[in-house]
Amino acid sequence: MTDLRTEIAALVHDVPDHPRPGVTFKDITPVLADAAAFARVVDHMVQAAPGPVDVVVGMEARGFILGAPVAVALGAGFVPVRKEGKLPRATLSGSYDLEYGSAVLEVHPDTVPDGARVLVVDDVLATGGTAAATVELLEQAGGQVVGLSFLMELDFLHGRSRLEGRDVQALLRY
Ligand SMILES: O=P(O)(O)OC[C@H]1O[C@H](OP(=O)(O)OP(=O)(O)O)[C@H](O)[C@@H]1O
Ligand SMILES: Nc1ncnc2[nH]cnc12
Repeated sequence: MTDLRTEIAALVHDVPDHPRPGVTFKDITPVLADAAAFARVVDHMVQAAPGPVDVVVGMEARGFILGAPVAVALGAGFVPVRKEGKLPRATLSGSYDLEYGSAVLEVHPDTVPDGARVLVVDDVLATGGTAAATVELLEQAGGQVVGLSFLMELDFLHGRSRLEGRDVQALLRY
């Protein structure tokens, strides 16, 4: 595990003042571009899953990249939570704030079976705005959120405090 953390952390690039002055952006594209590193991150999330999972939810856009392979490996379905206006049929929607802005997230509620055990997957837990809004949407849609799994957590933004009582896992913490 320590080896995995060291290997992945070495591939995450810090980009100062992106997308706004004062924000240090954690760029995961070098992790994704490295076949072995990408596979190990997905495998780690699969191994860390909290029991059986019916549906993996990923948030647009980076949550799709990690969530879809985790879903396939777990034998679960994949449900995209998308930014406003992208989903073509009836949606549930919720607005939220994040480290560098605010936005609206949407889901097709009929893609979440009643009582489904849902694992939420994303690359970064920062302020927790995206994750908290996603949990709310999924529960409104009838799902049971059994855990949230992130590639990294930015501790200084206290996102975990917005997910009190949840099973929250992060491979890397800053
Ligand atoms: O904890 P928070 O403060 O909500 O921030 C975390 C979110 O921010 C990023 O997404 P972003 O909205 O930048 O979208 P992207 O994946 O399309 O780049 C990241 O992928 C998380 O979803
Ligand atoms: N600092 C950051 N780097 C990458 N993704 C983010 N999402 C929210 N804050 C972020």
